[in-house]
Formats: sequence, C-alpha cells, structure tokens
Amino acid sequence: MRHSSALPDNIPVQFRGWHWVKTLWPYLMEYRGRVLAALLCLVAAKLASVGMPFLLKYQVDHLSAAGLAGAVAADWWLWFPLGLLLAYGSVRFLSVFLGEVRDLLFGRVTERAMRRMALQVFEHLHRLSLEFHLNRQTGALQRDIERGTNGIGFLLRFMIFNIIPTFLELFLVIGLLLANYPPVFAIITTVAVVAYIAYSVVVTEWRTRYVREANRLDSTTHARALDSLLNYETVKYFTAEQREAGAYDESLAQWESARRMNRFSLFSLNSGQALIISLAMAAMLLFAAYYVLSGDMTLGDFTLVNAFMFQLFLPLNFLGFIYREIKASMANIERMFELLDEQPAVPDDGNNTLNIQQAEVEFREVGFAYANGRTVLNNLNLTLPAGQTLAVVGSSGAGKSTLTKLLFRFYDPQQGGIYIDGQDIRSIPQQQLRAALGIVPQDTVLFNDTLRNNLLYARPDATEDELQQVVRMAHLETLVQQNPAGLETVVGERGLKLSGGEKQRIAIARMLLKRPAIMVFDEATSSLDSTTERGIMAAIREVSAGRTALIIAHRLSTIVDADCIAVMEQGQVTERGTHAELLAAHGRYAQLWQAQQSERQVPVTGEPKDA
Ligand SMILES: Nc1ncnc2c1ncn2[C@@H]1O[C@H](COP(=O)(O)OP(=O)(O)OP(=O)(O)O)[C@@H](O)[C@H]1O
Repeated sequence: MRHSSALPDNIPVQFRGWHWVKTLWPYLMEYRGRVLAALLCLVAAKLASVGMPFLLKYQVDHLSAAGLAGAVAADWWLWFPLGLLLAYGSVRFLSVFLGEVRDLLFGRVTERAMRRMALQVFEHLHRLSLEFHLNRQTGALQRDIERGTNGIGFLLRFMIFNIIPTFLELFLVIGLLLANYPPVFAIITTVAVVAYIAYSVVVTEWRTRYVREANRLDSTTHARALDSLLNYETVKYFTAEQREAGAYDESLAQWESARRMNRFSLFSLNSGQALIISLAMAAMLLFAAYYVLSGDMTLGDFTLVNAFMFQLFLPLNFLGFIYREIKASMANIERMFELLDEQPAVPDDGNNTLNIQQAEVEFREVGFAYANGRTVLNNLNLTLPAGQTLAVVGSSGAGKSTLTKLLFRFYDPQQGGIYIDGQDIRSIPQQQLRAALGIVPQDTVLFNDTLRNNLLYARPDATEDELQQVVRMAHLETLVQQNPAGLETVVGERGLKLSGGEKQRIAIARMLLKRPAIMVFDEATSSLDSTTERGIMAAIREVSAGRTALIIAHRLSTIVDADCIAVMEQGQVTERGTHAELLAAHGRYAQLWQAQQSERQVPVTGEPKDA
C-alpha cells in the first residue's frame, strides 16, 4: 500500500528567518574560538585581495615610466617593480592561503552542526507517535533529511564566508574608488551591483518554485522506487514489474520536466547576470580609457580599475550562485523544520514513577477511535488480574490488537483510561511504562543483523547463559544449529530470510530476555505448526506462571487453560470467564469453540469427516 507523505507538499514560500538563526547560533557558539579565528583569516584575506590591485597599479606605473625613461638594469627603477612583483605574488598567495586556512578551521563547525542536526531529527522521529510513522514515506523522508542537513552546512559556510565578506569587499572597493578616482567609477559599480542583486533576487524568487517542485518530485520518485523494491516479492507474485517500472517512469518523467524548467530558469538567471556585469565592465573601461587619454589617470590606474572590476564581479557572480543555493537550502531546511515542528500525537508529559506492586492492568471505560474517526473501542472495561493470564479472543477487527497499542501508549484513548496498579499510564513517562511491558507482536520485524544481536536487542547486557536459556525456551536451538553461522546468522532485511514461525520464536525469546513485569502475546503462535505451537505455549505458560500476561489468540485451543478468557465483539467485552464457564454459558465463545472444533475435523481433502 502506498501512503501519502506526512509532510505537506506546498510549504509556505516565506522562510521563517529567525527560526534557523536561532537554530544555527548555538553551533557557532560551541566553537566560537574557531569561528573567530576563521573570521580573522577572512578579514586578512580580504585586505590582501583589496591590496593586490594597488600593487599591480604601482607596477604598471613604474614599468611604463621605466620604459619611457629607457632605464637600464642598474637603475633602481627596475628593482622597485621587482620588489612590487614579489610583494604582489606574496599577497596573492596569502589571500588564497588564508582562505584555505579559514575553510580548514570552519569545516569542523559545519560538520558538527550537520551531525547535531541529523541527530536531532533522528531523535525527533523516534519521539513522534506511531500514527506519523504509519503515514510516512520512508524514501522521501530520508531525502528530505539529507537535503535539510546538507542545507544547514551550506548555509553556515556560505552565509558567513561569502555573503558577509562580499558585501564588506564591495563597500571597501566603492570607498577606495570614490576616494581616489572620479565619482563615475563608484557610481557605475554601485548601479551595477544594485541592478545585479535586484535581478538575481527577482529571478531567483521566480525560479524557487521550480527548484522546490523538482525537489518534491525527486523525493516522491525516490519513495516510489523504495516502496517498490521493498515489495519485491509482491511485485513478482503479481508479475507487476512492467507496471512498477511504468509508475516509476511516470514519476521520473515529471521530475525530468520539472528539471527542464529548472534549467531554463537557471539559464535566464545566468545570462542576465552576465549581461549586467559585462555592461558595467565595458562602461568602466571606457571611462578609464578616456581618463588615461585625457591624462587624468595613469596606465596603472587603468589596470587598477580593471583589476577591481574582476575582483568585485567574480565574487558577485559567485554571490548570485550562493543566493540561489541559499534559497534552495532554505527551502530544504524549511521542509526539515516542518518535520521538527511535527508534534507527537501522544504527549509524553507524565512524570510519576511507575510503582509496580502486583502488576494488575485495568482498562476502565475506554473509548477509542483511530484518526479516521471510526469507533474501535466502546466503553470497554477489562481487568488483567495481577499474576494471572488473561486471554482475549474475538472476531477479526474486534479491536484486540488495539488494546495492546493503547497499553503501550502508541495512542491514547479519547475516553476512560488504563491503569497499572491503580496508576494512570498517562501519568508515567513512556520509557518507564514500556520498560515494564513486553510484547510478542502479530508481525515480527527484525533488524538486518545477526540472530544474536536481534535477541540481545531486548537486553544488551544479558549473559551468554541467559541467551542460551531463552533460545531453548523459545525452541530456537534447531534453527541455530542448522545454520553454520549459528547465532551469528544474519537475518536479512526485516528478517525476511527467516520463516514466519522462526521470527515469532525470536520475538518470544527476546521478550523473555527482557523479563518484563507484564507480558503481551498478540497471536504469538499464529505462524507455528501445531507441534511447535504446543511447545511454545507450554513455554509461554511456564514463563508467565505467576506473572501478568495478556494473550490474544485466534486458535482457542491454545488458551483453554488461561486463568480467564474475555470475548471481544465490536470494541466491547461481551463475555468473560474460564473455558469451562464460557462453554457452559453457550454464548459467543461456545459458538467459536464449536466452529473451530468442527474445522479441525475437516480432513485434508476439504470434505467433512462425517460427510
Ligand atoms: N492505524 C489505524 N488507523 C485506522 N484504523 C485502524 C488502525 N489500526 C487498526 N485499525 C482498525 O481498527 C480495527 C481494530 O483493529 P485491531 O487490529 O485492534 O483488530 P483485532 O481484533 O486485533 O483484529 P485481528 O484479530 O484481525 O488482528 C480494525 O477494523 C482496523 O482496520
């Protein structure tokens, strides 16, 4: 099944400016020494680069003067420009070198920020409720996070080391031009810069929507591919390779066309920027040539103006790129912030300590509906007596598994409450609550890791003896012995290299290793053959003896000797008692029992025995 993304497709265009400044600031402060040193390098590099055109001017002036004077080698006129040349070379090297040192120093700051951000998102995702994860599209989510964290790195690096310094340099150069030359040069530069920035901003705003659209399609395409590959087997069962490829290609085609628009908008941006720069440079040189010819400026001045232009417009050109990238980064980060703004549907604000004495669980007048609004539990009252085994049976969809989801607080009921030894579970931190509970779920999903690590996931510090003991109790020895790698066997993605029954037994073993105060078995043996089932049920009985356990089962034969059995129908408990009591009552349970008993008598041919 394909889920729709939990994130809205149309994120508001305006960026919540202070949000990210506030987010990024602590990262800068953490390494304030490095940031300061990097900034010093930056200022020194900028001073050196602004000094370069002056050295060039003096060289040209002296060389041309020497040429005019016909100076000879012995003349100091030659030594002076040579010194200047050396100084020019050194300053140039210094300017580049300091830039590199700056990057070296600052790299650590960006990487740390990216690491922190990625971790923050990861932890946040784990805090979000089950409903969010049921709705998410893993591939798209991954892409959003990846782009968002890279965006943070980019923003930090370029905001501080490109945008701010480029403006610094601009003011410095315009000031120097104004102080040393006719005002026309400063005017042309200012007009060109303003036109350039205005053009870049307007066009970038226009094209941001294409960037965003391309990103969105990139994410959905990725999600679609991932979903299809994860459902590899289903695709084969329905020979749907062509259909899947077609759907994927459809996404790719949309992405391709969004990219085309993206490229065209980039072309418009770059060409316009180049035009503005070229016009300004031509105008500057025209005036410089005029002043040289009229004798108001030297050839050195001509070179200086030219060098300034190159020096200014190069970073300005880069500024255009950076502005674009910053806009794109902001769009990416924005999406990640949307994710961080997402609030867990189930608040974790209880701070009472869970104090388990008896481990009695009570569902009191519980009313619950999932997000779609359909009532699943309706004024349900159910008690799991301390130290006893309660089995819950009932038809499919009656709301049995929902009970366990509420107990684990994946959802909160809209009415009533759940109490452990009289304590409302909402008043207890979720971590504490879940530490006291153990479950063998309906579908066991394993990590793509070894058997050992999947088992130890329940309690990483368990001893080898404890591990071997639960392997035995869950009847896993044969599986371990049959595999040459034993407990080191890797189980494949989501445990797909194991059979359903093997996965269930691993789930049972790791729950046993956890040793929770309250145990839940949600159709824990549904995938087992009847011999293994009997063995496992015996093990479950053994470990749950004297402990509070909730067993949800379809096959009634597995729970006949539970301390108590509750029958659920349409979100309510309709009957309750021991197996014998319920049979004697001739109610729904007795009906179900009868039905299952006669099914068992149907031989393999499908014909009833007595037919
Ligand atoms: N996340 C969800 N969002 C919306 N509806 C849900 C969700 N999870 C379960 N349901 C619906 O709630 C109802 C009760 O589901 P639940 O899994 O509790 O039933 P069950 O009694 O355990 O059934 P089964 O015996 O088949 O496992 C079902 O109709 C199911 O479709």
